[in-house]
Amino acid sequence: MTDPIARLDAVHRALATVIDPELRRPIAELGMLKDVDIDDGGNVTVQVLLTIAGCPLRGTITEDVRRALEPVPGVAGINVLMDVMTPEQRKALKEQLHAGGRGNPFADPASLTRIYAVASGKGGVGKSSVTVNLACAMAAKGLRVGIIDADIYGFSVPGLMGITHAPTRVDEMILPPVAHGVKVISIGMFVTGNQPVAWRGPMLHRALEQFLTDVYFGDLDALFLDLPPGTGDVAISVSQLLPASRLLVVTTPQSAAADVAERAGSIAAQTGQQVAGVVENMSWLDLADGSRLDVFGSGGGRLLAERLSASLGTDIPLLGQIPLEQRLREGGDSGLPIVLDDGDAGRSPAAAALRSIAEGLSAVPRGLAGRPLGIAPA
Ligand SMILES: Nc1ncnc2c1ncn2[C@@H]1O[C@H](COP(=O)(O)OP(=O)(O)OP(=O)(O)O)[C@@H](O)[C@H]1O
Repeated sequence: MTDPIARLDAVHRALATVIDPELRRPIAELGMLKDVDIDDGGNVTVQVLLTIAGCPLRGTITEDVRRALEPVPGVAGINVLMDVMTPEQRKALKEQLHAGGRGNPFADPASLTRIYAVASGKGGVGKSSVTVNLACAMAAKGLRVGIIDADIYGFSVPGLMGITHAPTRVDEMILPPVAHGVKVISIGMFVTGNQPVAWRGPMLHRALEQFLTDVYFGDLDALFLDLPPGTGDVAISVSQLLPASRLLVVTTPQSAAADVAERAGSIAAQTGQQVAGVVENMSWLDLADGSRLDVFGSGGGRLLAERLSASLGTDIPLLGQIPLEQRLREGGDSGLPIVLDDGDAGRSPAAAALRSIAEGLSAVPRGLAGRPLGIAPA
């Protein structure tokens, strides 16, 4: 390609495909391209404006710009330079991102984001593992997904997602780290080391409120909240701050576990939330001879769904049963959820069960179904 204008045009078109890894929008739209130049020899110089000087993702952006430009005909060399936005440029960016004004965008009755608050009666039943796998399965299908790790005392989502870097702060706006296509924020990202968090109810409420107002999630198709086990303050805060959220109750097949989980699910009767359904985890162990071992008994998920249906007066489905699988635990330990890598020819029954639950939740229309419309007949 010899026409310099056509060549520069091709370069701009290629750069228009580069997405900011945190904001998930094209860097060109975000005002992050300061200057683009190409000399007679085909050497391109791109100046990128970072939101803040210490942006942890400068390497990723440089790589993405290079990858976009390499295939452009006539480009012989690529030079990516980094600069930092001025306070005015940052202000313009924040205004662009908060086009709808600041505040909790998910409480807006017009918000179309499906919000799932993942609850359990007791700890250790796999609530966080279920949350990250459902979120990743949806993101892998192309949906825009976020997770808020509201399990303040036992935050584990960053580890399960393999996130090690802190969120970027652009003044008071927090950009959540993105892993496997999912935006994630957790209280664990704001404490140093592995310190325990000993907060009281009002502080938890404030932390959650801050996550909802200050964290830039953008427009999401689905938002998952990993709640602490039990029926504590956070569950009540979630119902107040996110009235459209629906509970997903995770239990094991043990009837004693289902008893405890019923209390977590019945909180919906007091808060007016809907229950999206029950997920039974650790349902059985597949043995080498093809038989199943009911390690934790059987029937707890179905029992819980029936009891919640009776107490809430509406049909609460059992959305799926996830078997015990070593690979699921290993995926959590390595930060690569099993739905994204279920090994040999994709034969993991646990991954298949999780994908099928995610599929069911994705099929619920993203919209106003089931919500009060706030209108009265004339
Ligand atoms: N189906 C499964 N097969 C094998 N291991 C599992 C399964 N589900 C969860 N685990 C493992 O069980 C442990 C507890 O899971 P997880 O942290 O997801 O539970 P939790 O209910 O969120 O716990 P807490 O409430 O304490 O945060 C983890 O080590 C996880 O890898």
